[in-house]
Amino acid sequence: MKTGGPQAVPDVELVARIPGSKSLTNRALLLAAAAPGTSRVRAPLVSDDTVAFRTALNELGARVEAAGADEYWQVTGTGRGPAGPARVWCADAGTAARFLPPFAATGHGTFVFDGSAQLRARPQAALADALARLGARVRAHEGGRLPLHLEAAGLDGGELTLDASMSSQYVSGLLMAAPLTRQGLTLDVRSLVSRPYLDMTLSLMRHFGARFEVDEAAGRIAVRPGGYRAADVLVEPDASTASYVFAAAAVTGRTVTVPGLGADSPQGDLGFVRVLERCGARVTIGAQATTVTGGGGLRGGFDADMGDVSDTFMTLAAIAPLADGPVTIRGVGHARLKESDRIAAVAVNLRACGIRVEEGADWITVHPGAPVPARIACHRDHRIAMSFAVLALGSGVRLELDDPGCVSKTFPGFHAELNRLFPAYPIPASRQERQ
Ligand SMILES: O=C(O)C1=C[C@@H](OP(=O)(O)O)[C@@H](O)[C@H](O)C1
Ligand SMILES: C=C(OP(=O)(O)O)C(=O)O
Repeated sequence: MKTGGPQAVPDVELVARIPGSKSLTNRALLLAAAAPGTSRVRAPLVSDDTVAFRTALNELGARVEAAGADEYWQVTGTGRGPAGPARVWCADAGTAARFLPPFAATGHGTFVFDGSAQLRARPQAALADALARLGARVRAHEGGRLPLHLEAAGLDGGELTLDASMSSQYVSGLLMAAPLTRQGLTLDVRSLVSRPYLDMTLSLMRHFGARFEVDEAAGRIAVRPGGYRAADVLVEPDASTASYVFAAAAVTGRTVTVPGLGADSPQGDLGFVRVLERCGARVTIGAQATTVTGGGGLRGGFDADMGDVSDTFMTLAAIAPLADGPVTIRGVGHARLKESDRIAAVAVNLRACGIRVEEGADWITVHPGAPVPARIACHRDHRIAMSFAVLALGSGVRLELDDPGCVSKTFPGFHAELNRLFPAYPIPASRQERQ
């Protein structure tokens, strides 16, 4: 892609159309499937990850039907764990691989969970062990990896200590299954990463009628048995996805507003805008919308711990060469275990652009520099593609994504929307982008 680079333009506010949150959509779908009766998930994200999740729930006995042009998805839940046998395809979705097996374990029968080669490579030993300790018969590859075979006869529940240093999704999956256990489940959570996602889980569980107590100091969550009740959920725009248009505002000196993402958002990744503030952008988080205004260049020369907002660290790292000093991002070791080894993927691609980068187990430092044209290896990672698209826009340099279509994991229309907001960004020639 070749872009026109930053231009002197009047500061007309750009209003971005950001699709719904993946994390809210897939949690709401699961809880609705576990509740008896009819729930509605309004304004759901329609992308590879949520369509895979919806299809998987249909396999597991819930009925999920789209209404209109996906204005809402209607879910008819069963009020209990699923009945096997069932084979469940999780595609590339970590949320499916980590949320659905605990739910299935509260049901009866045999279940096989599998996914793409990319998902098969992702670890989930702590989750597989937890299910086995709770009494399910589990057979998985080393590290709890897919394919995972489960023989379920309901779960009694009880007490469990869980290592959440690799992913918070194990905790979320077990918590969402907990009200369906016979005695309830108390989790002692150790070394938790991505904390805001746990809060999102608890807030949605409460919305669907679950009862639990949280002992913050002890890291203990006690969930009572009793199941869920049906509820409606309005899904707000995805804050991780919004990071790309906010970063685009910062590098072009424009103003971008995302309606529907406000101060009450349960999405931790909205915190990314606070990092942009450190780069010199002006940020307003209102009740109903968030606005970022760039201008005066990007400031660097700081360290940021992005452990809680790790899906957005690549957004910052990719634009960091345009800053006036080095930027160090810390606390993101778990980002090596996602769709790609994201620290390595960012480092290799920035070096291909001629940028100096240092990295360690859980950190990366990016030095200022003028990027040169390069081919970006996306590793089928939607966030690598979207992050480097913003660098291309901000630098005006030709960066060719090797797989522009991989954005469909969470935002099938990404390139078109970035082009609509910033016509200097050319839509990559691709047979792969699915609108
Ligand atoms: O629970 C969730 O919806 C998610 C949790 C995070 O994963 P980890 O807990 O593995 O960091 C995040 O990266 C992912 O995109 C979505
Ligand atoms: C890590 C991600 O996805 P997941 O773990 O849900 O597959 C992501 O969307 O950045």
